[in-house]
Amino acid sequence: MNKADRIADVRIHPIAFRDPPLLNVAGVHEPWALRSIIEIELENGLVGLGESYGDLVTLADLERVKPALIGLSPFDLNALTRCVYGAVAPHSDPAATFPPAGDKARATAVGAFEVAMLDLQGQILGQPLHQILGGAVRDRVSFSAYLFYKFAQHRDAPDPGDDWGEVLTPEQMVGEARRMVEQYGFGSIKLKGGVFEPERELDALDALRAAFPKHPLRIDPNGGWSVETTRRLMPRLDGLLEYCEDPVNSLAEMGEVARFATMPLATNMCTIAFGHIPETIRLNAVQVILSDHHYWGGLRATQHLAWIGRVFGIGISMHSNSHMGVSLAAMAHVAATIPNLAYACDTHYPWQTDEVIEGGKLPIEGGMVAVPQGPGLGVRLDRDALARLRQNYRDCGIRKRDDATEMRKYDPAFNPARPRF
Ligand SMILES: O=C([O-])[C@@H](O)[C@@H](O)[C@H](O)[C@@H](O)C(=O)[O-]
Ligand SMILES: [Mg+2]
Repeated sequence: MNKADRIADVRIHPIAFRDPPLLNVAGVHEPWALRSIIEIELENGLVGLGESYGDLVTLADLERVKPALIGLSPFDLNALTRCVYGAVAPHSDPAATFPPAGDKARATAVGAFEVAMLDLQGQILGQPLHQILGGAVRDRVSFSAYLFYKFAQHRDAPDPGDDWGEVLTPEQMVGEARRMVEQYGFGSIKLKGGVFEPERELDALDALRAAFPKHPLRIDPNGGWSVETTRRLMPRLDGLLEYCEDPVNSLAEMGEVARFATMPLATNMCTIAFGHIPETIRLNAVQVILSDHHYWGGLRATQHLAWIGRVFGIGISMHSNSHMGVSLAAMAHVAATIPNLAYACDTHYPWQTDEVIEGGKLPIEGGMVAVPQGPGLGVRLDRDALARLRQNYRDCGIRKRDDATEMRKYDPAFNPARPRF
């Protein structure tokens, strides 16, 4: 590999983009969601892209790794791992058994830079990223309609509001779902729960079932229910859900629920690192893991997770936070390569009105994203949009997501402690 193909510069851009007042167990989304856009530039001018979290801790970790990346080949992903292990939680051994406590900071940093390096590999070889990952088993990836309860507008003026309006009742939720399904063609539905008394949320699920008799349904209270509440709800949930996502808040409790649940249990909260897998298996606590390359350690780690799923008979789905098109492209590429991805992936994308990639938002049609076919990720940065979203970050004052504090603007007594119900 000649010098021209070595890493010459790494840029980490914190950005902020508008986010609607979506409700969850922790409170309500603030008016701005944070992310970071990562650029890795080679001596020859090629630029690879990544996207990660935008909180101060992640930004500091990524900045710490950055100097060590200069001079690396974008093909040397083991060197990337060494650099991350050297800079984030130093003294840890990249060959050691994954810690049972998890290793989110390191995995997040690897994931952020790995995508950009894989993007560069694809560009150098003139191949789409999914080919670099071993080839696609599908050319379109299914996503689910991700439904949220929501306020009509943010509490703080000036807020223009959004065009989804208030969604607090079963009827309003069916309206939100209809719009999602009509606009994007989604073939399955996920309801973000943990907001209201569970029976009220189950009324919404019943209304969704009546309106969409064939759509697989999920509910995700983000650990907002106790084991006993989940037991009480089980007869109503029976036959209604393709999976129940994080009804309770710990692996041990998921293990308890799994003993009486009549549907698979899924998680993006309890099993979130390779080091959590032995205990997950021991407790038989989870039947579906929601992968997420942002915190599992990148696209190859996501493939490894799916492989482990095949070993233990655990299903694989995909988790999402508020994100931009760089993440969606990466999710689509890796999802295209996973044979046992049997569920539609989550995405917050329909809730985002801003975009940072050229050409605006990637289309979702028939509930699916077509896997980009250009070299690498197949998406490029819109520099004007990037400048605008960077300016949003400077101006918005948010440095760490805090849904609970935002909620206290509406309900001063709000307490996000779990279980809430
Ligand atoms: O954006 C939200 O409110 C979600 O609740 C998000 O924070 C979760 O990480 C996620 O979507 C989930 O599936 O748990
Ligand atoms: Mg979840």
